[in-house]
Amino acid sequence: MNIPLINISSLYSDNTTEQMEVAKAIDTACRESGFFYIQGHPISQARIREMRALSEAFFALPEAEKVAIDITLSNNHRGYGRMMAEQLDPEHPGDIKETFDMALNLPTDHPLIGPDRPLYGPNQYPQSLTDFQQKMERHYWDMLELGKTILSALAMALGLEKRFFDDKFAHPLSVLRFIHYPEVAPQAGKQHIGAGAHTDYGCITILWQDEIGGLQVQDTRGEWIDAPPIEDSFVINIGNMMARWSNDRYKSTAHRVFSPSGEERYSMPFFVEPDFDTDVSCLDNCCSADTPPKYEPISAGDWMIYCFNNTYAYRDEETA
Ligand SMILES: O=C(O)CCC(=O)C(=O)O
Ligand SMILES: [Fe+2]
Repeated sequence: MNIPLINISSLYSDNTTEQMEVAKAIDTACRESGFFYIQGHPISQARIREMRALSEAFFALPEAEKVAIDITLSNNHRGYGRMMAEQLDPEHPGDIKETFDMALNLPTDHPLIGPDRPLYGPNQYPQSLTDFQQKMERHYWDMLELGKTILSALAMALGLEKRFFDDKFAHPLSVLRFIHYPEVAPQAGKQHIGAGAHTDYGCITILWQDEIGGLQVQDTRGEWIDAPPIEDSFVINIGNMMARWSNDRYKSTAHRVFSPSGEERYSMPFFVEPDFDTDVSCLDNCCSADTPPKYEPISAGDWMIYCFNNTYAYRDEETA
């Protein structure tokens, strides 16, 4: 399986022929492996260095400060996720990683917040890091713009209006996440699973990973293929919502983080997820009488809640 590297700079030009070429390359990658790398994006290396330093500073905080903003204290699934809090692969114990999640920061009295839309609400931020909120939120909006640009290429490839997905991001559920995989001494015969095998839940994921490596993608024969870090690039992959929208034209491919060396590693995914009430049902040009929709319509928010409930013990009513 090939994970292509695609230069997306033409998506920022006015040349529609060149835009279409990029859209076709992305379309092929999404149909074949569901994974590709991008270069030629507008996120600077200086910004990435800044965000990496912020992530390292966050995870280096005293445990007490991190657990003061534990995700289990949030009504809307934001904040610090302790080691083993998430279990992405039900066949394996909890993931050996700690996380920090932030998203659209709505005040508690915002009209969108309520029992029907439990993923909206305020973020939880650490108190002692100067400019943390401002840096996170600036990066959040820049990553969202990048996500919408990639979605515009998918829209073109699917024969939709170029900006088809844009109006689905007025109050996005998109999440910016820091991940820290601590150093783990390799043990003979034991698999060190940083992130268990899973598919992502949203439209697409835009992943920055540091130089250590360990991300693996499952090919159609079930073999695990390395997706090594490539300087100044992001790894993009299709999530479940886009697979549902496209009736599996685009593949939401299983992946995991498996680090044989057990070295410490940092990564930073941005999960591109639309507004809570977005209807995710098969797109007209992805189904026909011969190929009927494979999935029931569902709202983006209900789908996310279903996914989180399956992977976080604190959300699971039976075990909580
Ligand atoms: O850390 C990584 O490289 C991948 C993480 C991942 O797949 C996820 O958070 O969904
Ligand atoms: Fe993932």
